Amino acid sequence: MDNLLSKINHPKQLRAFETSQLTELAHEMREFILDTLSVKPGHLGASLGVIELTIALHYYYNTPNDLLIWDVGHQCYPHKILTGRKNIFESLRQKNGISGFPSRIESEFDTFGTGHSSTSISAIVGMATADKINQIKRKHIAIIGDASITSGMSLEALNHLGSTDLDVLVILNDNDIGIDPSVGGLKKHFKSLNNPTQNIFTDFGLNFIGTIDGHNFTDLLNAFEKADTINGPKVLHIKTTKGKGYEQAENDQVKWHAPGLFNKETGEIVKSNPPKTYQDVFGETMHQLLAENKKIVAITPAMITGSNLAKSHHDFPERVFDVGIAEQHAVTFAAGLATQNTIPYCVVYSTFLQRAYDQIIHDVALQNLPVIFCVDRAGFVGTDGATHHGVFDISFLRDIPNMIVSSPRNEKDFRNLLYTAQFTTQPFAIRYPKNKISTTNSLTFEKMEIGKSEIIFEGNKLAILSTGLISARVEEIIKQNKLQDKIALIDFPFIKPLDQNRLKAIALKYPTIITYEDGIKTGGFGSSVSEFLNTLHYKGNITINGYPDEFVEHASIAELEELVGLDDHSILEMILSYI
Ligand SMILES: Cc1ncc(C[n+]2csc(CCOP(=O)(O)OP(=O)(O)O)c2C)c(N)n1
Ligand SMILES: CC(=O)[C@@H](O)[C@H](O)COP(=O)(O)O
Ligand SMILES: [Mg+2]
Repeated sequence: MDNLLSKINHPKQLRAFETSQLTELAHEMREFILDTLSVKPGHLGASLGVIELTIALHYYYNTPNDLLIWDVGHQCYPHKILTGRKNIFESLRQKNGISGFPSRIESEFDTFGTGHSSTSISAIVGMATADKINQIKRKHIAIIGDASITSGMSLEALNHLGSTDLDVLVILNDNDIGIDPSVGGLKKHFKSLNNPTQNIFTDFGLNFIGTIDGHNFTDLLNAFEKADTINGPKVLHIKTTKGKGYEQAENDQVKWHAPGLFNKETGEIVKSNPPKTYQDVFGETMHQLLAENKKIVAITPAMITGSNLAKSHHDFPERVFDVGIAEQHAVTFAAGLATQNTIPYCVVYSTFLQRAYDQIIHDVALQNLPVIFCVDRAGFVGTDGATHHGVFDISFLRDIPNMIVSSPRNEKDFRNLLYTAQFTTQPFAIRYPKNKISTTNSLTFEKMEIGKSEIIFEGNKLAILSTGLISARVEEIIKQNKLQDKIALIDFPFIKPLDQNRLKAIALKYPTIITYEDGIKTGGFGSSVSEFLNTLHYKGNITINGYPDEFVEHASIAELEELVGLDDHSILEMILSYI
């Protein structure tokens, strides 16, 4: 390969190029990303949209001495390619490969790990402040999208930044879309930034440059030069197109945010025939509940498509709200709704719910408000990796007074939990994974008894207690190996309240108890079982199985389960070792 891209293993080689060569380099980069992502799926649209910006940044600034932070980080592929990771780029998001997000352990060019949005401005303000204290002179740049900058954290950071004299450049990469179409009042304001006499950024006390074409090298390099002449913090507003340079991605930006496998030549996304997932059941059931009960509302912080709420949003626009990347607001908004005779279903990925922890405690649980939390992507999510795995929610939710915590093992229970939750008088969390669901073809709804476990098998040697999808898997393993006589399997759709009566009976009967959960095992379901057994002075063996007390990297969900001993084979081996 004798092209421009092949000559770059470090940005200093890029800096030796003529400016006139950058357009050709951008073209090669686009082809390279498309070639790779068509077979190694990842976040395509955002990365295609920042190719010119990334080249211009590394061309103009003296990275890694000058510090760049990519907000969310899903657009960092051109950055990785220019900073020494081109030759391992095809390992993107795979087991033992490079991460899909910036990662401090991966490269000195990745100055700050991201994955969750809207952290970049706070972090760059921190770095610039430290440099001031340490008397280090260099440039500090945060690149943030139009959806991410509207989040509370970004606005808090801009407010702080505006009161400083720090040499920070915030680049607002405005492509007028998040994963789904952008929402909210600022969207309109960003359009009027074209003619900036006074705007939100100058109101914050920041200098403003823009608006410029973020695909035009001359404009970008001139803007960086201009930024250098301005002392103190500044914002540069650039307009870009998500999916730039690949027609299909430009035309359907939602689908091409992260399209999966595709045929680069024809632009066709590879269609598989996937089994029914928890997300399918959630989308259908939520739609049915919204149709049946006019008091029900659904809220998502910027994940309409991912949460499978698009049809509900379309059909019930007055009761399905996309509030933007605003998890904290989503939860307290739901709390407000719950005080006034509506029934809010607050639909948030487990990993992003972490950001709203105080709101769950202070605004919902403390006032015992009946907010229903639909906690999607609970458990390993696979190739997004450590930033996105939903591993903590059992531990952090079951700690909270008044909170019901549930996790369905199959379609019937999932539908019934979603149905039952509308009658709750207290906060009610339903956690479910990014995974196929054990189908039951149940069409009717039945109210579930809160806190009741279900005996699946009544074998006599040992008892397995488990919750969520993993119960269905253990059920299959037991059936396939004809172990029903030896093993008792009890499913706990409710992690809290725990079925204590059942636990008392199990403690009396079984000398060995094993628990399974798809969450971190410290403080989770198994811990809660163990805490209760302790109060009974249980003298038998108890083994808790779940995720280890460490951050787990990216790989497929199946590979990760194997890594932590939760694949079918390891589960079977563990069971057999006890009988
Ligand atoms: C706290 C948090 N909430 C939600 C997400 C999911 N998410 C990832 S990218 C994205 C949209 C980002 O839009 P924008 O900032 O405009 O960047 P673009 O994709 O357009 O480049 C969302 C909602 C996230 N990563 N972090
Ligand atoms: C970058 C980001 O946070 C999202 O794009 C996330 O990767 C979505 O995950 P799903 O693909 O599971 O919806
Ligand atoms: Mg955007």
